[in-house]
Amino acid sequence: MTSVLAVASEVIPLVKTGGLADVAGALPGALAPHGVAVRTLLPGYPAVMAALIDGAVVARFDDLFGGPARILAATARGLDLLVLDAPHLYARDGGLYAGPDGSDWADNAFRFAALGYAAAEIGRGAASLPAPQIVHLHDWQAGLAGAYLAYGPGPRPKTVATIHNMAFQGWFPESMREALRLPPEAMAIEGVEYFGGVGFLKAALQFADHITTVSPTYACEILQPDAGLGLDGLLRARAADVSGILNGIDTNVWNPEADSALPAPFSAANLEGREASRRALAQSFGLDLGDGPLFGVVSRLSSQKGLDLLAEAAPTLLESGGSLALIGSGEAWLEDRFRALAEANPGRIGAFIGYDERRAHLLQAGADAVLVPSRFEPCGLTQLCALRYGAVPVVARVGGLADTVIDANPAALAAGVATGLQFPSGDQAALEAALRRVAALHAEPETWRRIQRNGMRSDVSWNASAAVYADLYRRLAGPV
Ligand SMILES: Nc1ncnc2c1ncn2[C@@H]1O[C@H](COP(=O)(O)OP(=O)(O)O[C@H]2O[C@H](CO)[C@@H](O)[C@H](O)[C@H]2O)[C@@H](O)[C@H]1O
Repeated sequence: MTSVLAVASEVIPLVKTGGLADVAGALPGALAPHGVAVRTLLPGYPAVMAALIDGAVVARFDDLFGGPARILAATARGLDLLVLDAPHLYARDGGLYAGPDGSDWADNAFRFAALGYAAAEIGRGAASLPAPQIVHLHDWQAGLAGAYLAYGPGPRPKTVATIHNMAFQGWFPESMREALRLPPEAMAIEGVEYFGGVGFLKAALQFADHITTVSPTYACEILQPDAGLGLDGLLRARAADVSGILNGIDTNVWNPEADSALPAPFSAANLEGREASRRALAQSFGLDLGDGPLFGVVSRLSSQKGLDLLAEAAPTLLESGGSLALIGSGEAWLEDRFRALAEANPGRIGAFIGYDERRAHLLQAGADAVLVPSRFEPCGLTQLCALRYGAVPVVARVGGLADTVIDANPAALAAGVATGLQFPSGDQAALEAALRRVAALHAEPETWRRIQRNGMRSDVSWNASAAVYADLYRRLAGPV
């Protein structure tokens, strides 16, 4: 068995704001059959503390950035957890990263430095647990662990850093360096220094033995300034240690043959059952079903996701006979935009502002096509759910979207391998052309069904990628 400590700031089914939680929650189970035992360290937010079944104290800190703390080894919802119980940092109402007013918690640097500090202590064997062979850091929130391991006493486990989204980097002013328990020499280009301050993601990428991101195409994109967002230089220097490993989805949770959120089961071999979901979806969004395609969107509403382009392209969607059901929440101006579109187009556009897991399942099962017009997308999970549920993904050709959907171009159609549609990202005219292509393909039932079936038969599970992570861990851990 290879032993891994995963460090993440959100993990399903306990706490989630986005795709990071899906991945951190699903990977341990997917890795187990590959001989990898994962324990996951996460902050003791109120929702996490409330879910703990048992809890043995494996480490105590008299003062962890402003108050006492302990690490509890526990199980919850089938996960093997290490929970950082630090009430002064986590026991509060509000979001994981922001307070009730929507602005970031003022002490986020300490909240996540503490997570990294605890990870480093466990990593070097200072807790009453066997030290893991590998410490796997997810995103900036875990990043400072790399620095604490590098500057602290040995022994040092091997480390992997995974980038789920380069847009969130965790930057804090240099004046915090000492309070963050980083030595003066850390403020150097080969340390944690980043644009004159302390960079948490920078620290992860600087010190990790290996860097992964969540698709091969995004792994290339982040070597360039547009997607690298300031860290591309470091990544280019470390390019030999950077790889892309695609995310998967939990195919037991996402299984159209046994999903209690759907009115009837269906499969690639029996697509007829899908019609009941299509009708139920239209009904719940107040949409009139015509002959045109029923488009769906399930997304955080942020500029990353390119949904402002979709709002602009709404007239084209409607002119080509389509209708739209959207589930999303996020930036207020985008929420308002889709609310207004729904009000102006009753029966044709419906918007549910918020998030509801069962509703998302019904949308994937009932939509003809699911739109993902992202400006950048490290991997993307919604298009994988769409493939599995026979909703044809219509995606921007970036990051993991480019790696997981086969565009219905003439060559792919002739070879019978198309699974969706792609279009150039960040371009409203290209999105509009894609909407028209969808309408044309949807009008050819046989071609459309072929695309749906191909998608449903593509492997979107964790199987292949879990094997790649397991090989990476074993290579880093070396012979036992
Ligand atoms: N309004 C809402 N509220 C709460 N949840 C919502 C929501 N709308 C959608 N979701 C859910 O959040 C997840 C979204 O995952 P994605 O991978 O598509 O994007 P995200 O940008 O969050 O993740 C980042 O990390 C993941 C994981 O590596 C990468 O796939 C991705 O490209 C990267 O941007 C899905 O489980 C989806 O159902």
